[in-house]
Amino acid sequence: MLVLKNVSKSYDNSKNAVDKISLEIKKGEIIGFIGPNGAGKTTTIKMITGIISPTEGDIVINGVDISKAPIEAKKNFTYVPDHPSIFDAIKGIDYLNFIADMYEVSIKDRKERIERFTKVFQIYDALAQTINSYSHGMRQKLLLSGALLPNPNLFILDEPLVGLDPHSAKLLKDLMKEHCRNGGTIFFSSHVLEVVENLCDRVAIIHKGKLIACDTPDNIKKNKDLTLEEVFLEMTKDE
Ligand SMILES: Nc1ncnc2c1ncn2[C@@H]1O[C@H](COP(=O)(O)OP(=O)(O)OP(=O)(O)O)[C@@H](O)[C@H]1O
Repeated sequence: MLVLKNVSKSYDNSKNAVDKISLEIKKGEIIGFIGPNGAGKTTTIKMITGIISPTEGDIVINGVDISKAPIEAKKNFTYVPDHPSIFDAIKGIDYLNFIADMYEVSIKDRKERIERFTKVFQIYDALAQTINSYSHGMRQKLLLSGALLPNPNLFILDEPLVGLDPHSAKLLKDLMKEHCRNGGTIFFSSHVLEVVENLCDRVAIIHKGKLIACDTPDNIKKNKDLTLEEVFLEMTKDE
């Protein structure tokens, strides 16, 4: 579903913020992407989503190279960024209908899915209001509802749990599991290692721009009686 081949990004033409990352994610997998601050998570996600271009390497989404056929590739995924910045002079419902139009979601499906996700996230009653009246959490839930709405093949989230209350975080985790059970694929970054350990089929660890592990949580822990957090801290500590 998602293939990265030797992907690097340099912002200053001297050092690589992301350094020759290769990764293959299969349909139905949920992958957690973890790493210390500044490791290169957001840079990688921005390259996958086509917001920035790699300095070198290829990114292929559902068989489509995003640099060669960006629109075709982008039809396969939705993305929730780490900051819920959103054009906010429009109403919540107009934003969701815009997303549904972009992804060609039928009128019947969009009605059902908008109702379902916004009721789950308890923003349904606010949809007729303009987004600039929404709290930070409400904006994030609107973005999440919009990203789930097209039922994407690949769902990409950058730090999705930041700013969500525990109740909403649980709802999101349940929706993520459901999405993968139904054949969807998820790639998300997080600093909440307990969630990553419990939710993910595999965990990819990035450190100083390099991918230092990509395996099941048990294999990364080498089946020792340690938490993912303990192993992660050991693997990424600065000598
Ligand atoms: N627009 C930019 N211009 C120059 N350098 C950048 C830019 N964006 C990121 N960087 C640098 O690239 C490196 C990777 O940053 P990135 O934001 O991808 O890390 P991250 O793993 O997402 O970090 P965090 O956990 O803090 O969000 C860092 O050294 C950062 O300072």
